[in-house]
Amino acid sequence: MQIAVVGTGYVGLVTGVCLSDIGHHVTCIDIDESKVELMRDGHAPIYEPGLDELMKKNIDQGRLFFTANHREGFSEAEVVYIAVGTPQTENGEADLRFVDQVAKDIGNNMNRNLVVVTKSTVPVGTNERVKQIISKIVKDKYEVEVVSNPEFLREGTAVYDTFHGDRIVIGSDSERALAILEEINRPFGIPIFKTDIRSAEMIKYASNAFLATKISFINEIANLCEKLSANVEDVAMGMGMDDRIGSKFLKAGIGYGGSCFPKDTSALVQIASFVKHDFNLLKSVIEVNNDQRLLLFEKAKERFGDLSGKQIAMLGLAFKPNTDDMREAASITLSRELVNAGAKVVAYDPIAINNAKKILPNEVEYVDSVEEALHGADAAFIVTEWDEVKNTNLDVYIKLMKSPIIFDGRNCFSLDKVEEYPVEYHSIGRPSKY
Ligand SMILES: NC(=O)c1ccc[n+]([C@@H]2O[C@H](COP(=O)([O-])OP(=O)(O)OC[C@H]3O[C@@H](n4cnc5c(N)ncnc54)[C@H](O)[C@@H]3O)[C@@H](O)[C@H]2O)c1
Ligand SMILES: O=c1ccn([C@@H]2O[C@H](COP(=O)(O)OP(=O)(O)O[C@H]3O[C@H](CO)[C@@H](O)[C@H](O)[C@H]3O)[C@@H](O)[C@H]2O)c(=O)[nH]1
Repeated sequence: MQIAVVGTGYVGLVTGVCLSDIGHHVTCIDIDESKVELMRDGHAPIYEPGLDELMKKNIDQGRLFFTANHREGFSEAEVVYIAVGTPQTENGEADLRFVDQVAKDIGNNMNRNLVVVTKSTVPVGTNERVKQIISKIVKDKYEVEVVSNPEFLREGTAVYDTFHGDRIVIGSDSERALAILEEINRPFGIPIFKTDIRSAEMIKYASNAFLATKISFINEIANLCEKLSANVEDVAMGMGMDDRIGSKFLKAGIGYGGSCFPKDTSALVQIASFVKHDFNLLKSVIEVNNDQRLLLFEKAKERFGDLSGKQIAMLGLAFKPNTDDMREAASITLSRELVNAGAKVVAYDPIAINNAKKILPNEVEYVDSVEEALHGADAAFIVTEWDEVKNTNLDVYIKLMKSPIIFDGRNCFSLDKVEEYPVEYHSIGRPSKY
């Protein structure tokens, strides 16, 4: 199949590369010419394990192309995927300006009948809006069929997830378009769930909102565990053994971040409000998460009283390991609070420092290793559970820090291990050790 993918971020690029890998002829289009240049040379502009190798392979085999020119990108396409961003507006809605622009780009540059597939996460009704925008431009000249095909990949495992997803959701009112999408995706060997457009659009928001709810729920349980001297890890384990609950997404921590859960939960609250539905449950999920992100700071403030002049080692900056994505990372809130309180933040992340520099306060100092960050620190904040953070022995903290006081936002160390070392250790939902 001849496919064009518009937008080459985490979703568009991974989708385009993987579709080419299963044999399709794919042209990826992005308005950012510097990204297009990089990609033509076989380099992904984002960090995503396994992506560069797969890109090079499919470029070399003549199935994968890149352009900044929509007309050129659509010239052979039978199917066009929309994979541009849908960020959050000031009032929490999904900002559809990039999707609208792509619909116009399609209408103005298409040269045949098209199936248009929306991969971007969009509010219910958006696929219909995309069809209207395109049809208004092309009138009766070409036929456009739309399919909602929400994406469920996770950053850091995006390539793996594309080949091993639990399901592929496709929603359309056109049987023909659904059959084409089934045909395109068959080589992935993943179960395909077909539904109507609006339900497909809702499945994406409902899935993210449910996962976010699981996280906020376990974080509330963790906060209770601390007050009641229970251990949230054992609680989550015991809960998760019930198949109806499931063990996944019950890891207590410093809240969910990233480019999706925060914006999609907030967008769903707005979507509900437009039909006069007060989504109280989800509002609480968001509120719990906002508080949770501050937890390490609150714990440190309680421990030290005054944080002014304290040197804090911040270990990990990305919103989760194996990504360079800083969108809605807990490190943003934490470093702002620490800097405002007069603390000195010395930060380390294996991949995300370049992106972090654009977002974190100017006062934050960046170093090249866990060890350098720990050197002379009054306390360490474990913010992202990178392997190299988890694998740094507690001896190293004792040797390098001014005082080995650890605030672990990701429960990287077992309490048994911590008992073996003369460190002060505060984690999430587990008893502190002094
Ligand atoms: N990031 C994820 O893990 C993830 C997972 C599932 C779904 N989603 C959803 O997928 C969508 C894309 O997310 P992302 O993180 O990949 O976005 P992103 O911001 O990383 O990338 C978007 C890309 O689109 C390009 N672009 C914008 N307007 C364009 C236009 N008119 N023509 C061509 N290119 C254009 C931008 O230059 C950018 O490279 C969002 O709706 C998001 O909610 C994201
Ligand atoms: O038990 C858990 C699981 C996750 N998190 C946090 O939740 C956030 C999101 O993690 P994850 O879901 O692994 O990453 P994303 O790449 O944001 O992926 C989510 O968001 C994507 C965009 O919509 C969806 O496609 C994916 O299915 C969905 O998992 C991160 O801050 C994690 O630290 C926890 O705190 N506890």
